[in-house]
Amino acid sequence: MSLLATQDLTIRFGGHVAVDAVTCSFEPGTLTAIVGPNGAGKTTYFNLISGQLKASAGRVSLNGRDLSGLSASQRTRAGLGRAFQLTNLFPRLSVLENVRLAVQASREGSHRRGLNLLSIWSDHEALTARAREILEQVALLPKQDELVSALPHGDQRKLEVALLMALEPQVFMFDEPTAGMNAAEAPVILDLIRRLKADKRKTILLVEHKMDVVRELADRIIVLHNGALVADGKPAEVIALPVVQEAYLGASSPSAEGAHP
Ligand SMILES: Nc1ncnc2c1ncn2[C@@H]1O[C@H](COP(=O)(O)OP(=O)(O)OP(=O)(O)O)[C@@H](O)[C@H]1O
Repeated sequence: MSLLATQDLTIRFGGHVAVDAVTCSFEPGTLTAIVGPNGAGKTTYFNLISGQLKASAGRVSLNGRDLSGLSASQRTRAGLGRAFQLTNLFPRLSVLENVRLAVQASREGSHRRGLNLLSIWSDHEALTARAREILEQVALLPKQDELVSALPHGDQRKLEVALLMALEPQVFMFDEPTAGMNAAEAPVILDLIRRLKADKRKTILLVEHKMDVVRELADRIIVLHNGALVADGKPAEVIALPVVQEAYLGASSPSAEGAHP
């Protein structure tokens, strides 16, 4: 049984079918890159999986459980990890405090041992230690005391990834994780994704426009085109397809022919 699967997943906006009956499954220990031209439906597919959008038809399942009726936060609790929108954060709290809250949320229950001051303090220490560990991995430890609202864009993106790590999901969903980052910042996030990949229990989905990143990180690539899944396979085979060449490398013959769903 696949960890995560979509079955005929579809969404229509008025007459426009943005995601068109996509059936696909994702296995643990695999990083799948989702590629396709602008407007192909990649982000919308992510939004349908994570519950930010409600499907017009089809279903999403995790460990065989149908998630269709669940909200985005219920899906997060079920194990689907999507980077937080920074608007969900507490801008007037520090970077460390935000990550600590996310660690605490993911360990809900274990820190509530009644009003025993000693256990409250030791839990607080453990949560802080874990939050610092995560911040170190995303190279944000030097900024742990800064207010989230004061962070530059690249650091905000790193913080999104830190919060995702804090939740310890089964499925990590990254939507252009290095977009807007400068040349010094992007490798930090890519290194982190490489390390996550080494954990064979994790399933990673990555929407990424940079083909060199996709080529290096992906075990498998799926291609969306006009909302439909038009190719699925090993990176070298999929990258050679005309639809991918056209979208990313500006080849002259736009065609999905020869692709194999
Ligand atoms: N809320 C919405 N209402 C109406 N149309 C939408 C909505 N969200 C997405 N769309 C449309 O659905 C299509 C797919 O958009 P989506 O953002 O998923 O594409 P994408 O592959 O992620 O593109 P990009 O690579 O440019 O980020 C587009 O035509 C877009 O305009």
